[in-house]
Order: sequence, then C-alpha cells, then structure tokens
Amino acid sequence: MPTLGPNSYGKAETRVVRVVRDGAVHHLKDLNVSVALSGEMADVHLRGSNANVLPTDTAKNTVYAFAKEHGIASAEEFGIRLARHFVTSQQPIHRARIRIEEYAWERIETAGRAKHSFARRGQEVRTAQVSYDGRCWEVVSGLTGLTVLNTTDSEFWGYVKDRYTTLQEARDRILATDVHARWRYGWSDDARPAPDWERGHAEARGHLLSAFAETYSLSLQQTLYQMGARVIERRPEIDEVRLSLPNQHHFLVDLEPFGLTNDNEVYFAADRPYGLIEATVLRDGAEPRIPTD
Ligand SMILES: O=c1[nH]c(=O)c2[nH]c(=O)[nH]c2[nH]1
Repeated sequence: MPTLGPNSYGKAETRVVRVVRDGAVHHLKDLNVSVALSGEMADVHLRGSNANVLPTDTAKNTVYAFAKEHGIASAEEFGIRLARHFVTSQQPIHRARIRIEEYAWERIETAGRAKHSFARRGQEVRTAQVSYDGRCWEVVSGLTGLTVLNTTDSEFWGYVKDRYTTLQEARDRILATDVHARWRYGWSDDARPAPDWERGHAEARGHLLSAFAETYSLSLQQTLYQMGARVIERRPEIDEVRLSLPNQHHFLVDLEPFGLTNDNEVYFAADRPYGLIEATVLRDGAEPRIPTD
C-alpha cells in the first residue's frame, strides 16, 4: 500500500476585519488568515475516519471569535494565539502554521472630529507566518508589494559578455524593484519575552527603505545584500532576511528619430521579462530556514 507523506489541512484565506471604537476615533485591522494543521491524520486519509478532524469550518470560526475576544494587536500576536490554541486544545494536532496577510489602511485626516475614514495604502501587504509544534515557535514576518525606485546612483557594467550579449553598460540608470521581504525572528520559546511585533515590522521596513535609498548601487545584487545586512545589523531580534527583488527595467527611449536627445530623462518601463534577484542574508552562525521558493 502506498504510504501517506507530509500532509496538513485547515481553512485558507479567512478574511477578517476588526474595528476598535475608541469614541469617535476608530482603528482598523484587515487580515487574510490561513490556518494549516497537522498531526495524527493518518486515519482520515487512509480509513475515512474523521475522529481526529477538527473541521476547517471551526478553524474559520475560531479566527472570527478570537478577533472579537482578544482583538488583533499585531498579525504575529494573533497568529501566535491561534497556533497555541489549536496545538494545545486538540490532542491529535501537533503542529499549526498560521499565515497572515495584512492590508494596510491609513487614516484619512480631516478637520472634523470623526476619525472613521481610511484609505488603502497602495499595493503593499504585510505578511506573517507563525509555526508552532507545542515547544518551539518560528515567526517569519515580511512584506510584499513595496515598490521603490532610485532615479540615479545606480550603475551596471563590467559584466560577462558572450556572443548573445547586447546590453549596453550603464553608468547612470534607474533602479526600481518591488520588494518581497521575509525576516525570521530569533525568538523561539515561551521562556523568553516575545519581541514587539509592531515596532519590529515598522523598523525592519524602515531599514529596507533607507538601505535601498542610501546604497550607491553597482548591481541590484549589491543593493539586495545591503538591504538585508542593514536589517540584520540594526535589529538584533532578527536572524535571517530573505529578499526577492524583481529588477523593473527602465530602458532609455531612442528619441533620435524625432531629432531629440535623451539625456537620461525619458524611459520605457518594461513590465516583463524582468531580472529576478533573490538571496538570504544571515546573522553569523544562523541557519537559513526561510524557504527559497
Ligand atoms: O543589477 C543588475 N544585475 C544583473 O544581474 C543584471 N542583468 C541585467 O541584464 N541587468 C542587470 N542588473
């Protein structure tokens, strides 16, 4: 009989919006929560017994009930609360992995007293993944869709040229990318106090942005390393940073047919194909654990 390999089950993409009303000032958290549980699940797969199966519908309900009962202080804290609940309340469940995407809303500032209007902040999504096996925690936070661009301080030259190479060397080019970053916290057990997740996220994001802006770049690879290294150097609670950076090429448009010169002013922004630069940056002695795919 073929053997059952790794398996998990749970409810994916529960969308929960939690409002906190502090008088006329309201606060908003908007999450997409995916729960994956694993443990003693051989019988349901091999023999059709549901005796160990907490329904995925219950996982969805738990997300909503916890949002009401405990609020959502941060994506990470909410994920930790859920993971702990599933692993400690259900004997057959040995592991929980909670993935959360958080959509950022910014308050629309008005002269009036009411503070209940919000605008979505671009395409940027905050991410958190919490894994728990009853003993150890692994928290990987991150972001996607943070689009950044430098209009100068970027060169690319000195690369290998073979018979297919047509790329012109660039001494001053636009460097643009859509940052996909994940960072793993060193915190792994309840004996130590958990990091401040909200501050950790804001500061890691700030370091990624300032390193992108301040690096004089000879390649996107070099910029990537500087971004990851800045987070590792400035945030002692973070051991590993994984960055995936699409190189959003901006090509100078040939204006000569119109009798015009292009002094690095008019570009064609290509959406594909794009170079894809990916790497992990680690604290000395730390192991790479964030998946590379
Ligand atoms: O920063 C870059 N890195 C590359 O590896 C590369 N390759 C390429 O065609 N353009 C660029 N730019």
